[in-house]
Amino acid sequence: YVKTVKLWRCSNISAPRRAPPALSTVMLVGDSGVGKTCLLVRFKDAAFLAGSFISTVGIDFRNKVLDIDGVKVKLQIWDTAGQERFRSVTHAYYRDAHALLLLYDVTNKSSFENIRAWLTEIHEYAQQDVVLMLLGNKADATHDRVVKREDGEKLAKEFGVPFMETSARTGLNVELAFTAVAKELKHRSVKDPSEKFKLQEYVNKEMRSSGCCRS
Ligand SMILES: Nc1nc2c(ncn2[C@@H]2O[C@H](COP(=O)(O)OP(=O)(O)OP(=O)(O)O)[C@@H](O)[C@H]2O)c(=O)[nH]1
Repeated sequence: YVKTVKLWRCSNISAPRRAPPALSTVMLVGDSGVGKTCLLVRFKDAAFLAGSFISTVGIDFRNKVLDIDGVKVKLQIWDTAGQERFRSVTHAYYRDAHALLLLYDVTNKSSFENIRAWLTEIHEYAQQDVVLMLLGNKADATHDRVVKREDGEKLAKEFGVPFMETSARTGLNVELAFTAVAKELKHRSVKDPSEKFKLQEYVNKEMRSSGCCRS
């Protein structure tokens, strides 16, 4: 009931179901309150869920079709509940995810510290070749920030995971995060080995060209 209320604030969403093979599945994971639902709503509807915070219950999803270099890539994005009590539900979905966006909140230290535990969980439950990206969300909240961008970069480097900061409030890098993942998934499906794609290089290049976030 609570989950339904949360997502009905933006649009009408039916019960989640497993994606047919034609879809690429992207799962949003991370502690409760880091902004997973807001990131999804920003990406899908270019809107921001302001106001009181309602936790997701279980799992929900939305579809979006992206045009990647002239090819249609269908994404089914799963919004998971960050609360510990729903962890077993999330575990059941990992193995069907083609990509994972792992979020922490730059204004919440423990959400950042918990990233190591999330990575352990991902290692245990997700496919070995899952596309993974670490996102430091709420980058707009400069006054409340407690996790530096460099700390996020350092952690991501330690685990060999692409990284960027995002803001569901302003839309910073939200489109880029999903597009980068879709590009990686599309390139993986191309049989030609000369078509190499480096996710972090692509993200850095795109951020540089938009004048965002990196020197
Ligand atoms: N300033 C700021 N606030 C944000 C941002 N993203 C989300 N929030 C706020 O953070 C709170 C939690 O956002 P949600 O998207 O519901 O968090 P969640 O990760 O889906 O939480 P669970 O459903 O419990 O797992 C809400 O009050 C949002 O308004 C952001 O980019 N910037």
